This record gives sequence, C-alpha cells and structure tokens, in this order.
Amino acid sequence: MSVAVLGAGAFGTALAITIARGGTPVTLWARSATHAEEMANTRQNSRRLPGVELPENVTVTAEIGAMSANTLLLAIPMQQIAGFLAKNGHRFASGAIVACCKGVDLETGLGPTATISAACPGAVSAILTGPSFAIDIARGLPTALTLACRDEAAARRLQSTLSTETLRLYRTTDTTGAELGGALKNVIAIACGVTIGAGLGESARAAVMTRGFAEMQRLARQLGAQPETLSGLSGFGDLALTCTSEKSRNFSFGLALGRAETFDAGKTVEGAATARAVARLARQNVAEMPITSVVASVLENRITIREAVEALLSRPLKEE
Ligand SMILES: NC(=O)C1=CN([C@@H]2O[C@H](COP(=O)(O)OP(=O)(O)OC[C@H]3O[C@@H](n4cnc5c(N)ncnc54)[C@H](O)[C@@H]3O)[C@@H](O)[C@H]2O)C=CC1
Ligand SMILES: O=C(CO)COP(=O)(O)O
Repeated sequence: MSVAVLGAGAFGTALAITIARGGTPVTLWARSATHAEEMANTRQNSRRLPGVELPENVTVTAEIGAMSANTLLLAIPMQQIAGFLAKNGHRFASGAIVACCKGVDLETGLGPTATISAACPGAVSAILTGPSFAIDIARGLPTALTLACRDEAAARRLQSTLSTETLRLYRTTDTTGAELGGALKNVIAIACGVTIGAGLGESARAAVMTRGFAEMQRLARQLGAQPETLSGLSGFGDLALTCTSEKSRNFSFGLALGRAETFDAGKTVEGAATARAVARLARQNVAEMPITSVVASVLENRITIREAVEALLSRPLKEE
C-alpha cells in the first residue's frame, strides 16, 4: 500500500504524519520547492505545524512527476482543486483520490468528489472529512472522521488504509451528505464568529448553530443526502467543533468581522466562498437558507451586520 499527499498545508502535513506513524510510507508534495527543501532539511513543517516532527518514512518532494501511489490524498483548498486537476489530473488517471477539503466550487457548484470525478473519470473519488484540527491530528490526539466513497468496497479499503491508532475513520457511501456537512458548517461557523464578535452573546450563538444545522439538513435532504450523515461526524460533529473554537479559521474570521478587525488574508477560510456558492442555490429556490444567505450578503458588502441581524429576527414566526 502506498499513500501520497498532495498539498503540504496544515491538514495534508498532519495526515501524512499520522499515517506514517502507523508504519505506511508517505510521500508529501509541496508546490513550492523552497518549502519542500525546508521541510526535508528541518524534518518539520514550520510554516503550518511548527514543533511537530515529520516521521522518517515521510518523503517530501516538490516534483509532481514523483507522485504515484494507489491512494492519493488531495489536501489543497476547495477553490484550487479544479484548476490543479485540470493541469495535473492526467497523472492520476486511476487509483483512489481522496479529497481532504471542505467546500463547494464557486464556478461549477460542484463538491470535492464530483470535481475530482469530472477531471479524473477513471479514478475512484472519495472524501475524508469531519471534526479535527490539523494540530490535534499531528500531536496524536484522538480524532474521528468520516470517509465517504460511493464504491462500498473502495470505502472499506480506504477506511482501513487511512485509519491509525489515534485517527478513527467511520465510513459511508453518502458522499453528498458528508461533503455538504463539511462545506456548510464552515458558513455557520463564520456566522457564529460574527455573533460572538459583535457581542450578541452565547445564547444567540446557540440559536445560530441550531438554526444553521436546520438549514444544513434542509439543503442536504433536498440534494439527496441521507439525514443520518448530517447528524454524524461530518455534519453535526464538525459544526460543534468549528462553531465553538477560536482554533477554527472560519470562526475566527467571523469573530474579526464582528469586531470590525482585520483578518490575515493568507489564511484558508473555506466558508467565505462556500457561502456565496450556496446562497446562489438558495436564490434558485433549492432550499431556504436564511443564515447562509445573510453571511454571503455581508461578505459581499451588500448588507451590514446590523442589517443581517434585523433580517434574521424579522422573519415570520414559524413552527420549529
Ligand atoms: N487545518 C485544519 O485543521 C483542517 C483543514 N481541513 C481542510 O483542508 C483543506 C486545506 O486546508 P489547510 O491544509 O488547513 O490549509 P493551508 O492553508 O494550511 O494549506 C493549503 C495548502 O494548499 C496549497 N495550495 C494552495 N493552492 C494550491 C494550488 N493551486 N496548487 C497546489 N497547491 C496549492 C498551499 O501551498 C498549502 O500548502 C481545507 O479545505 C480545509 O477546510 C480539514 C480539516 C482540518
Ligand atoms: O475543518 C476544520 C475542523 O474540522 C478546521 O476548521 P477551519 O478551517 O475553520 O480552521
């Protein structure tokens, strides 16, 4: 069994570390040659996971041509996947490609596995998603994630290849549910961050999380997901983690927005693009998504935070 990780950001590096600790050799690809060299020399990814050592059986490279493995983990941000695969997908025509990202492509409206399948139709596409901060995985803290793949046999194989002593994977064939849970919770986490940042209180945050979960389930059901998937690790689990921790970039981004502070533009905040992609679906009447819609409007500077709160509070009273 060989595993390769494309993308030496926080998540890709953490996955490479935990899988390698379990004894499987891993090749980790970084797009920058300088970064790859730095990691190979210092045996750590000081840009993303400072202080965590790369096991000996992690090989770091910037040579995309050197990346051949029957299991490839694609750990680059959602909005970059289509472009990356348009350029490099021919190299990965068969085998399994596991998306390790959360979001909806702004241009196509597709999720990670459909984006992979469109570029690499001969490959098996899967997604690894759920509640986990990269640093927790890298430190070997206990973590549980969802591995989703439509092909049941491939799902079982990937589950066993990628589970480690500390990273426990649950499997499902419901890729739609798993990827929508991961994508949509980031938008709700931004809304929760704004709520706390603007001083609206923890009770309001609980309301946003709960009503946010209701709209996540509504859209997912409409798009054919199984309700249990949304209640699992990739949906409720990740929502709970991301909406309550300042370690989350989506939550922290919202927090800064609510406080009218600036936020480091170099950080990956997947929920920002996802909010806009999903608000489009709401406008096409696919499902009612009031919180996601106001997050998108705030990010596009069409309304202020005060107007967003007023819009949510003045909605007609209804049955829960
Ligand atoms: N950091 C975390 O705790 C977790 C992150 N994720 C997901 O993992 C995905 C990646 O996030 P992180 O690793 O945290 O982000 P990051 O910002 O740490 O790393 C992103 C990596 O992608 C590379 N990259 C960006 N554009 C690229 C392109 N066009 N071609 C090739 N490489 C490119 C960057 O060089 C960087 O190494 C996101 O979808 C995120 O939601 C999921 C669970 C946990
Ligand atoms: O997805 C994550 C936790 O499961 C990481 O959250 P952020 O991308 O908001 O940092």
